[in-house]
Amino acid sequence: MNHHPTDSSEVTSNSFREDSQTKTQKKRDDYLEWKDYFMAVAVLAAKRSKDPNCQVGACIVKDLKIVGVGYNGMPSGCSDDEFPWGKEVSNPLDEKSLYVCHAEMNAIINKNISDLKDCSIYVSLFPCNECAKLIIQSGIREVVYLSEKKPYKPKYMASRRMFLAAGIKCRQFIPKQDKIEINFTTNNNDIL
Ligand SMILES: Nc1nc(=O)n([C@H]2C[C@H](O)[C@@H](COP(=O)(O)O)O2)cc1CO
Ligand SMILES: [Zn+2]
Repeated sequence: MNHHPTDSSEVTSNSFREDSQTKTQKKRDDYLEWKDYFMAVAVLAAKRSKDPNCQVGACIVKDLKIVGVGYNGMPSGCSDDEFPWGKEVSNPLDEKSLYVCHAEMNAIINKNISDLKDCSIYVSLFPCNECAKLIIQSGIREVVYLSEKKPYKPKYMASRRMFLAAGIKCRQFIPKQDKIEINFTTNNNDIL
């Protein structure tokens, strides 16, 4: 068969060869870095929350491994269709705050190792004073948060005061990437 040098099949196979060589020589440099990954897991977990006003996620990490994840929700057995999601409602028994388990609490309870000594917790929202107590008592040594609401509120000031006294490192997270896209319909080019 008379192959012309610009034959499209030849061009394709050459470029494929070059492509695969390049891939074996150099690693990707646009990969998700660890800290963005851990915070992204917290943000993804928050998407499971049924709270109509505020969805929070938490991800606990030890030696670069995820050891617990949680989001804010009703306790097990307390149906999130029956328990109230209201705030400042006329019946005080219908306040969600009486019932909701915070993301941090759920991540701590869901831990898959025996103790959380020296772990970090990545949270999408700065912890309240009740979660700060749990964090401190569980042995977690570092809190990394994405955002905070009303830092002047006594519950958040109390958290900071306890973290400081207990020697817990606490810092706001600045992601390397502002946005991470998950597209379930995209094909993985490497399969081709
Ligand atoms: N760090 C946090 N972890 C959490 O899981 N939460 C939860 C408790 C509620 O379900 C919701 C706050 O609702 P709202 O009071 O902003 O309508 O977020 C809240 C905070 C902030 O204190
Ligand atoms: Zn809390």
